[in-house]
Amino acid sequence: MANTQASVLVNKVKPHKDSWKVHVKLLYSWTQNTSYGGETLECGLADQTLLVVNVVRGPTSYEDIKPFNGVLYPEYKDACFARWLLDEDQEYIDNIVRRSFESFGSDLRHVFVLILYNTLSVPETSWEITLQILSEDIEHNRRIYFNRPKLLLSDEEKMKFSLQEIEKHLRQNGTSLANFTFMPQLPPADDTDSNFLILDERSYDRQALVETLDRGVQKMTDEQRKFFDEILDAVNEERGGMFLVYGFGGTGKTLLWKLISAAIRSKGDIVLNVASSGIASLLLQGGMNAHSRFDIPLSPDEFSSCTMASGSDQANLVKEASLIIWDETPMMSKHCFEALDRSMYDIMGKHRTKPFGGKVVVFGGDFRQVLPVIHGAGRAKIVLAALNSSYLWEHCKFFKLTKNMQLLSGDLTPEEAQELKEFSE
Ligand SMILES: Nc1ncnc2c1ncn2[C@@H]1O[C@H](COP(=O)(O)OP(=O)(O)OP(=O)(O)O)[C@@H](O)[C@H]1O
Repeated sequence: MANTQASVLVNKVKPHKDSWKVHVKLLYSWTQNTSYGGETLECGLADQTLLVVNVVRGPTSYEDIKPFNGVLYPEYKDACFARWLLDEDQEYIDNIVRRSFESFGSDLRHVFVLILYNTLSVPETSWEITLQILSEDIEHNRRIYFNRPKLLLSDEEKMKFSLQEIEKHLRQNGTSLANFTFMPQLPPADDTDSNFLILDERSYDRQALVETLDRGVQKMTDEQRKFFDEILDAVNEERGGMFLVYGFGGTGKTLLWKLISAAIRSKGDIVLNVASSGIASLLLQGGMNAHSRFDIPLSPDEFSSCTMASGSDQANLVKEASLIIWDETPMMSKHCFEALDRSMYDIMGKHRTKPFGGKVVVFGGDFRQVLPVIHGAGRAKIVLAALNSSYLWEHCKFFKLTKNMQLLSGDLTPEEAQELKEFSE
């Protein structure tokens, strides 16, 4: 019976040749510490089967190796470490940790590559344990390389760039990570890695954003919360869509932009905050004038497109963005939105049936404030130039904010509140 169970284990671990290293180590340790009829054992398949059974009694899968001394280890490799069956790897890990006090990350990665060749029993575990040390200088190096002193990298990005460095060392020695199949592999080459615009948009302090979000979500009104959830759902489900958040001054549109942006940016994704005027864009974190951000022509007509070229850094940034928030939209000519819509078809290369190439775009503003300014135009011409006269309008979903949060803040005297109420309504 025991032999049958053991052969199940051997069959399960056999598919990858490196798996044998673990099991050979199990054998080695067992034969060192325990006599087996006083004989030195050869590691033939039958013996391995027998010996694995003796180190961990009656195993039928990796799961059976995980419990040890009353602790259930998450990975069989952790259990092997706990049993001191992989103590050699621990020595190498300790060595890297010791060196980290006096060596740069680049030197440590070089050491890691040297021991990766033949010495490590379970390279991926040693990699996981030492990753933080091996990638310690990655952010600093990229800040210097890109001349971006405030660049922040996520843990995944640090890992990706560390793997790239490891790959460089390996290639210099005529091999590649692809030959170490148990190690994490390099993600496919990505031209966003060197796009400054994307790097900048991903460099927000995510912890600070999470705190902002936690505080803000608690104080949102029901209607703000409803719009917040709907817009984030559209982003998370990649449904695309065009929304208009409409509300007079003080109803909390800017707060809504801030919290939606925080929710998306705190996950390392990109939100492009733009406004129709440079002044209005100053209220938005990372805000820019829409003309500059999308290269919209200064006097667009019904045939215009944005001048950003498909494949450029700017176009790749727009493609990579999860959401576009465009504030103070009523004051802009509909041709500006239509120009972006046409360009997005080219940039996204899909969703010809959806506006903006399937990207989620949220507009905000108050149509009772300034409408497009057209020299010498009458009322009809101005109304015809506004967003609600565009072919895009039929795709638009409306959200109306009704509560003037500024009035409810309690910071105003009754006279100030009355004056503000009359002005905003
Ligand atoms: N849910 C809320 N709880 C408490 N204060 C809020 C809330 N929503 C908004 N506020 C506050 O109300 C004030 C006005 O909000 P905000 O600037 O976001 O409005 P707005 O619609 O963007 O106005 P405007 O169109 O004039 O720019 C701000 O001080 C904001 O912090």
